[in-house]
This record gives sequence, structure tokens and C-alpha cells, in this order.
Amino acid sequence: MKIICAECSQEARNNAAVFAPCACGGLMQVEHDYAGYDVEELKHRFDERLRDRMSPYASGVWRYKELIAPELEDTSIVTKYEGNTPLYDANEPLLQYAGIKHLQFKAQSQNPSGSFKDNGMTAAVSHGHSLGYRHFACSSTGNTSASLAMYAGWIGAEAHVYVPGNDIAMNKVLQTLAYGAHVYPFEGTYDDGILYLEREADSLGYYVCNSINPLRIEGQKSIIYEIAHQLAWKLPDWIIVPGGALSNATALGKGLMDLYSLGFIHHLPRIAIIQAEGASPFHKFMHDQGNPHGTLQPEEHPYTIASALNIGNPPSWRKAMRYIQQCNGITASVSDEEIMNAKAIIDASGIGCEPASAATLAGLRQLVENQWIHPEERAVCVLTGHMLKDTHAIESYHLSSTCKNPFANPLQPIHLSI
Ligand SMILES: N[C@@H](CCOP(=O)(O)O)C(=O)O
Repeated sequence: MKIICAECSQEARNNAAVFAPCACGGLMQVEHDYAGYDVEELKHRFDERLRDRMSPYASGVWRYKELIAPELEDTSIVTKYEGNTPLYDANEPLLQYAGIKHLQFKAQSQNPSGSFKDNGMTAAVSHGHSLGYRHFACSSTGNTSASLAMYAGWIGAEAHVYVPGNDIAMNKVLQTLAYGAHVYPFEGTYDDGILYLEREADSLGYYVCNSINPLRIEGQKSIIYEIAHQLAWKLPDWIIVPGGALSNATALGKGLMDLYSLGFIHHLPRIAIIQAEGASPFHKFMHDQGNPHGTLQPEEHPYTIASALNIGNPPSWRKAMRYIQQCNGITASVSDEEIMNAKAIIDASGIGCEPASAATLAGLRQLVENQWIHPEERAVCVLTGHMLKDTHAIESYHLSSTCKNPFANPLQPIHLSI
């Protein structure tokens, strides 16, 4: 495994310097040498591991270890058997809402800490653990922090978590605290926390577990490996992901390129990244043909009810842009109202998700309406977080006294005459 700058290809000065940006400002990325891999043999091996219940290979991430971190010793793996999440067929109301005929939901929300972060976090924490780190850190809107806190607790290490003091879901902060992390609320957004950690992590002895860490991306690639495996290595036309820090677009894009170049799949699906209108710097950048700087303009005051997407300066935007170009992907943005309506439909289907995840269905509906996606095409929406991650959002949608929300399901008090 080689760790190089994704922009200038400069090699990292050592294996421990993975999360510090390169001198040129670029993020690091992992490069593997897959030469000599036999795809049919690997497929067989991955199938065999589906029978495994107790070894690290029972994890939906480490099942694909050869593609993620082949050199990592098995004894260093820190796993909660993450991944292994269901791929649900959409029911009739979901199909009607989306406006297409073939739709599935990859419920990353069913991970051990309740979000997709676990797929990448197991890889980052395992790597840090193998290097002997005992202090792990992140800036977070809540899911990354809960995931890190869970893995750190699992190995008796310390998690140091920097969370914005406002506009994040309290359930996520409580989950992080309960897992035993040190939680430091601060004035500012996720973006400020990242800048702080980029500057201070070294002197504080932290191993940083945000998605600026390329091992996070390696682990997160397993989401697309697992979808492909579940579909007998035949991917749909579209993969729809929410876009905040853009780690999903980056990881799923990188994973797709692995599968395609190795010959697991023979056609590349298109990725659609859906941002929330109040926090959509990447969508604006991709649509702004006349951008004089050719660089993303950060949003200083991002705000959306989908608090996981409250990010004004997504660190991985350059990587995400390249993968979007390679797979002919597109971006869209949706309003908070569209997000919450889509969430109500997903929740009522029995699948459930947090607001950020519902941006996928809202975006899909918009892209079908605008004829970017044909009703006959097949799509998978990636649901990133569990519905109980943000009960405040549920309360304000369903229980507001002036409720005009079209899919709200109010309480119906009743007097029981017993
Ligand atoms: N929604 C995320 C923010 C992005 O975090 P990262 O792990 O991609 O750096 C969160 O839960 O913190």
C-alpha cells in the first residue's frame, strides 16, 4: 500500500502521516498494487466468507480486505462486524414518489452505530491501532463522532470529538458521550473543526479519523463492493448519495473504479450527488461553468435541517469531482421541505432514515421530473443514517402544532373508557 497526494502524487513522508494534507494542500489517498489478482478467485473467496460468522472476515468491510488494506495484520483489525447491511426493494409508495420502476435502498443506517461511517471508521481505527495510537480524534456533525467513539471504546482507547455547538442533532452527541468520548463543543461548523485538527493533531498526538484520512475512504469503498456483491456483480444505472463532506461520492467512486478496472463489473453506473440547498457549494461549483477560479467557493454559513450535511467547505471536493467526471455523474440540490417529505415516505415504508439520507429520494424524484433519469432506469439510494439519530426532526415534522406537512402522521389522543 502506498500513500500519495491525490493532487501532486508526492508520497507521504511516513505511514503515520496519512491524515495531514500534503505541502501542496491536497489530501492523501491510498494506492494499491492489485497486479496478479484473479477476479474469479476473489469472487469465490468473498462468497465463501459469507458463511463466516466469527472471524474479522464476517465484517461487510473486511470480507473485501484484499481490496481495502491487504497488508494490515488480521490481529490489528478493530471490527464490530459492520457493513452487512440490507438492500431493500422499494415498496409501491416509494416507487410512485420517486417516479421510477426499479429502486432499492442500501440501508447503511443499520450499521452498529447507526450510520455508514462505520464502514470507513473500522479501517481508520484499525490502521491507527496498528501504528500504536491511543488517542483518536475527529470534527463531526455527529455520526462520525458516534462511530469513532464506539470503536475507541471497543479497544479501550480515547476518542476526542469536536462538535459544532449549534445545529447538530442532540441524539448523536448523546450517543457519542455515552460511548465514552471526550466531547468538545465549539463555536463554528464542522469545517472549522477540520482546520483545527489539521493544524493541531500532530502536537496533541491524535490520529484523525475524518474522511480526510484516506483509510476512511478505503473502508467506505466496501459500501459499493457490498451492493455489487448483493446484486451478483451487476450494478444498477444510478447510485444516489447525499453530499456533505463528499466522502461517499469519493469512496463509492474509488470503489467503482476498483471493481471496473479489476473486471468485477463491466459497466460503470452513474453517481448522483444530492446536496441540501442551504449547504450546496459542490453542486454550485459543478454547475458554475464561469467559475473564474476553477475552485470551489466555500459557504461560510451553511444551514440545512439535514444537519449531517451542514458543511460549507467539503474537504474531499477535488477527489469527488474526479470520480463524478469518470463515471459521468451529476449533482442536484433539494430544499429542506423536499428532504423532510421524502423522509416521511421512507420512514412510513418501514425502512426509516435520518434527514440527510432522505436527500437521495428527494433528489431522485427531482432528477426523474427533470428527465435526467428515465423511469425505466434502475437506481440504488444509499441511506446513510438511522431514523433515531435525529428525533427532533421527526418531532418538528409530525408534531408541530401548525403542521401543514403533507405526510405528517399526528398523534391521535383517545379517551379509553375502561
Ligand atoms: N456528517 C459528517 C460530517 C463529515 O464527516 P467526515 O467523517 O466525512 O469527515 C459527520 O457525521 O460528522
